[in-house]
Amino acid sequence: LPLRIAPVLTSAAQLVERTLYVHLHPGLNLGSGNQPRSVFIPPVVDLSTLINRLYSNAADICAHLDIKVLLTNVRSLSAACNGAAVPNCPFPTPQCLSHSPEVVLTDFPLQDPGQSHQITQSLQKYTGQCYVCSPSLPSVLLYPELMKLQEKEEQEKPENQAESLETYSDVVVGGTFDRLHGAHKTLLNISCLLSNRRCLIGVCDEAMLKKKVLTELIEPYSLRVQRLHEFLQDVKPSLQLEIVPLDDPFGVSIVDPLLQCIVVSEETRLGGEAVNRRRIENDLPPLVIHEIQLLKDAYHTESEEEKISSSSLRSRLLGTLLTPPKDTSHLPPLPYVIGLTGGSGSGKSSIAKQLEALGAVRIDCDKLGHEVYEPGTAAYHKVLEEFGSDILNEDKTINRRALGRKVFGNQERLKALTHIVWPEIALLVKNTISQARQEGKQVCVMDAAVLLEAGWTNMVHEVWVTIIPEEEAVLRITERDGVTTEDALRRLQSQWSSAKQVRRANVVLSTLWEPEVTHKQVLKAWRLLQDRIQQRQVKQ
Ligand SMILES: CC(=O)SCCNC(=O)CCNC(=O)[C@H](O)C(C)(C)COP(=O)(O)OP(=O)(O)OC[C@H]1O[C@@H](n2cnc3c(N)ncnc32)[C@H](O)[C@@H]1OP(=O)(O)O
Repeated sequence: LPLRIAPVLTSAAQLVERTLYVHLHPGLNLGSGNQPRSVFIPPVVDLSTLINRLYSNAADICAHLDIKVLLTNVRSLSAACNGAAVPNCPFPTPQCLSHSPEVVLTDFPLQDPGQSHQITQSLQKYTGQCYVCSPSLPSVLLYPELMKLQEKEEQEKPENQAESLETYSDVVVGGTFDRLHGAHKTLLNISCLLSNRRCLIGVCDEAMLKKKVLTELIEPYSLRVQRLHEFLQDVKPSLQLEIVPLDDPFGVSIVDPLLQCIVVSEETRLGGEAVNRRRIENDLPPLVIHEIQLLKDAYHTESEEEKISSSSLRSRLLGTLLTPPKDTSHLPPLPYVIGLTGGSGSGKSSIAKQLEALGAVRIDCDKLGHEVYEPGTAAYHKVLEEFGSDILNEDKTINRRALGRKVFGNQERLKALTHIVWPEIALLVKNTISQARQEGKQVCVMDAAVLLEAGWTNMVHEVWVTIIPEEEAVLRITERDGVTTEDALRRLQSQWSSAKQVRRANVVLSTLWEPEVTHKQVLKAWRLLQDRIQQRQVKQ
């Protein structure tokens, strides 16, 4: 089978759009004239190698497909003898999968073209016994040359093919499981393969995510659990599934006496060993540590890790459209206005400048904000009335630094200030956009630190947010503006958290890495934006 995985996946990917369920039945003979029935197959070492290769090949060949290797028909003999009455057939009633199959594909080699009708009929019937499918399920024979590969495989059969795999009644595995990918699926599939009764899955909750790269882009806990549940329920419905939040690296793995085995990757092996030390301290037997190989990521860039990792997947999301823009029919279609926001020190101004270099009109709201304090303006008088004359310089201009000290870190006072100045700044912004429209400009980028807090989203077509970790922001602010760490923190706490901003963002960018990395993100975001603007114009 290993030799056939790539061609099978390649031809399957031409027919399948979303989910490809893989049902394994070694030696299934569809051409004998007798209707085959599904039988239990034993968990052998070769099967775990196959699962690993399948997900790894899939990552290279058809990364867009949601692949699931189904294990309903895999069971060890010892498990079957565990006391409970086990049916002869793994599918006493057809299994209901989360997506009902619409077509069944087989790699069964056709020896005589005249057999084709009998084989497809037999396959449809077989599939209907195993899974709930539409009654007129079409079937497709994949890739006729597979036959030759099969012969080659017969010759190259590894020695340990039938070596049985040790299985356990209760197995534990843990992780963040963000944007469930091939490496997660391998880990989970093998955990299911190893468990006979219960599979306990610890899922990192908020406290465990703080230090992760681009933590703001990690899917919410409830969504990750929902995806895990759907995957595992399809893969092995007979298992008792327990999905629990992890607030520390151990969770219940160090106190659950029934657990026998922990599944780890090369990267988390040390974690498995730490679990065992804690179990011994707790007078519990250590767990068998089953380690799986990490998949290589064929598409990793120089700056990314070699293994398939959620953090690489998250960094690839930067610059792309994460959520579609809301209805903006109340705005003139052009210029297309991007509201660029992000915490203090997150590098939004440098991104705004790069977008300006690519052709956008840049509207610097901080700068417009400073204009409204000009002596003689309405805002000038109102601010003096509200904050007193001790914020004045000797020449009677407003000392913004002094004003900043009064408002940053004091929500009430900041609100009093923004109540005065935001309407004035908004007017200046609208004038600048109108002027850009008159000049026939296509895109404006409105660089506004507190766009979301001000509720200015109705002035823009899309919201773009720049993020960096708080410690990095504090470093940048203290270095750049010469303020103390406490002042920098106060300023950051006057703004929404990055996580909250990301929830409202259409596009997210990060200036955490080298300038070239940011530049690539900006170019990607700009190119995708041009496509969106063009598509809108075609529609209108
Ligand atoms: C909706 C908008 O985003 S409009 C643009 C932001 N301006 C406002 O909200 C008006 C109120 N703020 C101000 O008038 C001024 O910031 C002052 C007077 C308080 C301080 O002035 P200055 O000392 O010259 O500082 P400056 O205006 O450069 O702002 C300093 C930092 O605070 C941020 N900041 C500005 N206003 C706010 C605010 N209302 N809440 C939180 N942070 C703010 C700025 O974006 C800047 O951070 P960054 O450059 O790292 O992104």
